[in-house]
Amino acid sequence: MAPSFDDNNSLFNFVVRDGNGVKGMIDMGLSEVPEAFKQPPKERIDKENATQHRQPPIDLSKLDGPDHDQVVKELVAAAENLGFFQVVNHGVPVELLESLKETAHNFFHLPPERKAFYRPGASPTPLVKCSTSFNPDKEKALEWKDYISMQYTNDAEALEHWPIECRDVALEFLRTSITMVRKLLEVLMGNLGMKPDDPKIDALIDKKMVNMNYYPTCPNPDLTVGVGRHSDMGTLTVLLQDGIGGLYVKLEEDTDMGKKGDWIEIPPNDGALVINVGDMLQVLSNGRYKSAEHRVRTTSTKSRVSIPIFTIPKITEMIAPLPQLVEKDGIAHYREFVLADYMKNFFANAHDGKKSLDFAKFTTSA
Ligand SMILES: O=C(O)CCC(=O)C(=O)O
Ligand SMILES: [Fe+2]
Repeated sequence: MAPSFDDNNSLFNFVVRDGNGVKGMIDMGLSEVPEAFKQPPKERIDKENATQHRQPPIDLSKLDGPDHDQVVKELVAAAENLGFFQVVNHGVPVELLESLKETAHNFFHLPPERKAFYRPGASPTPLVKCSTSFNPDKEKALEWKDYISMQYTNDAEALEHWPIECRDVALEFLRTSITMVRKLLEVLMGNLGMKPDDPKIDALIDKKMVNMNYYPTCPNPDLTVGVGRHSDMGTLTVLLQDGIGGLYVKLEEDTDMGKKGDWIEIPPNDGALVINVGDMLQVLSNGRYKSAEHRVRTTSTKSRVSIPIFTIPKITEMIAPLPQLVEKDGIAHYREFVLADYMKNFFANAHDGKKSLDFAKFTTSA
């Protein structure tokens, strides 16, 4: 029986619990966004007044040539200022990027039962989860997004457990991207005083996850968000976005300096990858590198896909600002914590901008 989309409970069960997702709901025919997806006015995205990020992509091949120092400067400046940048000549084959986007579309066009096979609580493996929105049980308004998340432990387990429909391209994307992430971290951590062969750099990207996000077309894009305001919790994120656009990053707010914290769009750039700093890198760098707040809009005309790779330290790792930075700065801006505790807090709450970082702050006693 078709679910009644007027009844919030049966809608929630159909979309979230039964694993039909937003795509399943749209495929039932829908001319208006259900209440459960309507964002409060302050969370809606003003597309008309958004400006675009004009910085050209950084050419990573130049890291190996005479312009090395200049490229290092650009990477460090991007991580310190916006926390988001784009890269080209990154070592991930451009044809692979095309197959990834196609694979993501194909995956979300599979019959609903195939995706529901991996729904939370039913998936045959803890490595794979296919779901919708970020934290449906905690959100005031659901996000207009379905996704699959594939955790990486090793090649053999990925080959055994990741869905056959997207396993090979996702693994190849991970393999080629990680080489680039390692290089980026050598630059960024090198700037903080770490040696390129320091095993601590590998420990920062011990845990890896490939996601595929699918944002179906939306009858009222002005009322919804694809992803709400958040920062990524890990070290660095590599993001492949398609040509649709709609990824917005918040400029840092500084009321003393008269900076308003406007949102700018990261424009799609053929062949480029988007890189962003996560919460862990902000903590380790004692606040030098910025884990930027970002969000995604929906559109009424075309569905959008994006494919992020999240890199995260080992979950047993103690995370704290690097001692040499604390000494230099005369203050630690964050406390020490175990990553597993940070993650638990991050995934237990709805997206709420950079609130996740409060977990790492010292609590001030009255
Ligand atoms: O779809 C995008 O462009 C960004 C997605 C995102 O921010 C995330 O998955 O954390
Ligand atoms: Fe994100």
